[in-house]
Amino acid sequence: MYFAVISIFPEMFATIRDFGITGRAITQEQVTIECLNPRDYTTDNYRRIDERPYGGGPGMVMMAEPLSKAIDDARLRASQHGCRMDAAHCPVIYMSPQGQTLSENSVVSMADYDGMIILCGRYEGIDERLLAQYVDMEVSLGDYVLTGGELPAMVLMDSVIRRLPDIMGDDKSAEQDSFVDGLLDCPHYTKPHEFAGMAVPEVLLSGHHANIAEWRFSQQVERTQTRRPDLWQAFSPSVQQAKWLKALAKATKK
Ligand SMILES: CC(C)(C)c1cccc(C(=O)NCC2(NC(=O)c3cccc4nocc34)CCCC2)c1
Repeated sequence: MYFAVISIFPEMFATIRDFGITGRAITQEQVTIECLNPRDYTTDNYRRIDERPYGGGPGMVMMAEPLSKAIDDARLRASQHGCRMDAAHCPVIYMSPQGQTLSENSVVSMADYDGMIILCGRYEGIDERLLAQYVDMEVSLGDYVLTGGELPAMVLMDSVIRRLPDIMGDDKSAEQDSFVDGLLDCPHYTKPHEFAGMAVPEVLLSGHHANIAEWRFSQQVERTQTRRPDLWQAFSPSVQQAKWLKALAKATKK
């Protein structure tokens, strides 16, 4: 999958390029991440990419021209990487507080793209005419004020990359992810057997895989019901999970 990120701070993207599963996806050439700096597409001596806002007010606004040239170049590069250049296969995505909030469901569908061109805002934002001319979709990480769109862009890329086929390798944790079925995760334990006077729940040491799976599911249910009733409302159990839920309901009735 091909990612072009347009940002005035391209060095920030070393965070996903040089580490972990995302870094490995790049060395294994399953993913390409190219960072384009709008400053490289300016024509004036000051390499200006921002200006005072029309209508006055505080701060600066990112100018349309350098961004439009960077996006045109990104499109060319995406097509050279085999991307079909239309909104359904390689959208221009603006990370924006005005966007649709990112969810695992939207991440799953975005993993099917050939690629994506991701625009990161700074200052007060981007000239609206650039957005109108180029942006296919606006995506938001959530409702908090940030200094830029780069961290949201990295979260988007991280969440999409881990869902690409054969990225997670044989540990297949993508399938086992509780969140794939919309529940919070169960507690996890590893060595040593005792820590701070606390041992490990006996069932996890039993080697009884059916009991362990049921215990983990019961923990997911309990945590989701108490911490995220909204997720619990939306949860639809698999056949196996429905059986466990029945057994849990019976056990609590006693
Ligand atoms: C959400 C709410 C609190 C109501 C609000 C209202 C108005 C402005 C801002 C705000 O943060 N503006 C600053 C910028 N923010 C983001 O880029 C950004 C912020 C949050 C999630 C994101 N997901 O992607 C990009 C995101 C925009 C230009 C430079 C940074 C936030």
